[in-house]
Amino acid sequence: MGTRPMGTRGNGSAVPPRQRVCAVGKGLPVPWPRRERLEEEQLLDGRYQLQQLPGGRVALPVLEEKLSQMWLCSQPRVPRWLSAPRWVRDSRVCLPCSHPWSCPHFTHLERLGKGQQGVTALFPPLELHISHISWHGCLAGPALWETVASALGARRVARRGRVMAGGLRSPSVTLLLGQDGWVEHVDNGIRYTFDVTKCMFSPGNITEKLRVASLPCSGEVLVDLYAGIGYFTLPFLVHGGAAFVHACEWNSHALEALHRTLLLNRVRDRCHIHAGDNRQLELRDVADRVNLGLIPSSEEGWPVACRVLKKDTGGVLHIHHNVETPPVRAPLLPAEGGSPGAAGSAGEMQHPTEDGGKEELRARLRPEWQRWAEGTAARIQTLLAELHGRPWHTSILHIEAVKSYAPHVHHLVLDLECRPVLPV
Ligand SMILES: C[S@@+](CC[C@H](N)C(=O)[O-])C[C@H]1O[C@@H](n2cnc3c(N)ncnc32)[C@H](O)[C@@H]1O
Repeated sequence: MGTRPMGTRGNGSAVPPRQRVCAVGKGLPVPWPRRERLEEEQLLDGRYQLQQLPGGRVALPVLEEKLSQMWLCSQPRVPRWLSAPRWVRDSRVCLPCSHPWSCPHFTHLERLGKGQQGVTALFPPLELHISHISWHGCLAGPALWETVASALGARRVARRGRVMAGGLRSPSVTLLLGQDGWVEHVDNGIRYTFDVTKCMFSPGNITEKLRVASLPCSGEVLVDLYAGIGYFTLPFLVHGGAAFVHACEWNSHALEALHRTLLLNRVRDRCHIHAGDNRQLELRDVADRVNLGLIPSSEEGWPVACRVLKKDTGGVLHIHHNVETPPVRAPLLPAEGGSPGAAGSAGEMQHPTEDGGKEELRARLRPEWQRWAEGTAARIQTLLAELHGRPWHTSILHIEAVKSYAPHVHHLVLDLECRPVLPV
């Protein structure tokens, strides 16, 4: 092979259009499937020659009738980069992009955790391409996923879609190999268990989970209005030392995961799960702290949060919200203290400590965030005053930037202290 002019058969005639191109890779020798292996197993179609393709790639012709044998890929035939993944931070794997077989569609996959069936590999939403092999559909099926799983040391394989729009925040994950999607994920010493095909997990919220875990809520009663699988309920109970949490959730799959996660971490006895729409919650006058972890907005939960706060002493609300922030053109506010006057009547701004780079700090001081926080503080103050028929005071304790979404949308958390104004 390789000596005849490109695009011709051995007898010099043109390559027929139905030629099966089996393996395509950059440069020679082709690492996978190895040309020698294809020859050894007589899979190559000797009537055609190897072809150079645009981008320095090479195509190997295989016999159409032998294509099904490609199902039998055993470990040695799996590309080297696939069998030796490099796990990097946040339990994500980055396959070496410089490798000739790297594929932009297959640069990241998640190792989600161990379930009863071992490690689960979760692929990104994009279609999986292995080394640009042109499969013609012949490899799609259990054999492919078994090969991928064995190369990655996983027992199950799933493909992740986008979180579906709607209040349930359902993921669209398809299990490609394995019996069920239940996994266990350990994060900051907390064991979360959930079904990846039914519940979403937000690794992007890790900074907020860590912050919540360090909040001084020892002995407090908390209400988590959007508990999900317990992303915040668990840190409050396990690390924050909360005395009791009322966790609200309406998604039956998340409820099951939350129940199991509480049991796993031995804190089930300190949590009451309220199944259903939190806007119908009967609970009143119990909370020292309320978590409103819903984006893009938790505004529908504000009246509920006001009702559950202790009416005589008040407490703190953690209000999540996505705020649109135009791109920064010029330096905005001084790094220290921001604009003290901007806090307004609803409360005083206390800027977060600098734990990121300069860029991040600048981003943390956006006036739009301050305006949103002030508007929210004023609104909650009014809601509380109307509810209890007497004045309340709200003050902005902190604004946390959790993460940003392109273009220019930031997920913020406002820590808002709410206290009844005591008669003098
Ligand atoms: C974004 S998830 C929460 C996840 C977690 N707080 C976080 O930020 O990682 C929001 C959860 O709130 C639940 N939810 C939304 N609206 C609700 C409502 N009105 N009553 C009860 N649960 C609700 C959804 O089912 C979902 O599990």
